[in-house]
Amino acid sequence: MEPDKQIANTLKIHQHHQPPVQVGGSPIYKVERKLGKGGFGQVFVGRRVFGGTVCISGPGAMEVALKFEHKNSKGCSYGPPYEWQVYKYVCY
Ligand SMILES: Nc1ncnc2c1ncn2[C@@H]1O[C@H](COP(=O)(O)OP(=O)(O)OP(=O)(O)O)[C@@H](O)[C@H]1O
Repeated sequence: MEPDKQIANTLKIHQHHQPPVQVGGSPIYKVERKLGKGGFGQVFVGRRVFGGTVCISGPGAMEVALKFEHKNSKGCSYGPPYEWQVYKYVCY
């Protein structure tokens, strides 16, 4: 099965049991509705479980876009993506 389909199926099956996600020291996010699909993976709304500020963009945002990439995707050739750390520095 294509990695994208695997991710979509896994998330559908576990829609109500999807554990919160956290990447590389990021805040913890609950996975909500699907926003779209890109070259590397699928994008979902992520809502902060703790803290965050309404109407703020960047690391303090309550709502973010979460991109799920399959571990075998091109973007993961050198280990897990570290976009969170990149955005964290770019946004300050
Ligand atoms: N912040 C966001 N808000 C709303 N929708 C988003 C957001 N980020 C992504 N999306 C949706 O998810 C889709 C895929 O986004 P993504 O960034 O993966 O696209 P991409 O340019 O193909 O990137 P890549 O090739 O790096 O995977 C977008 O076309 C859009 O519909």
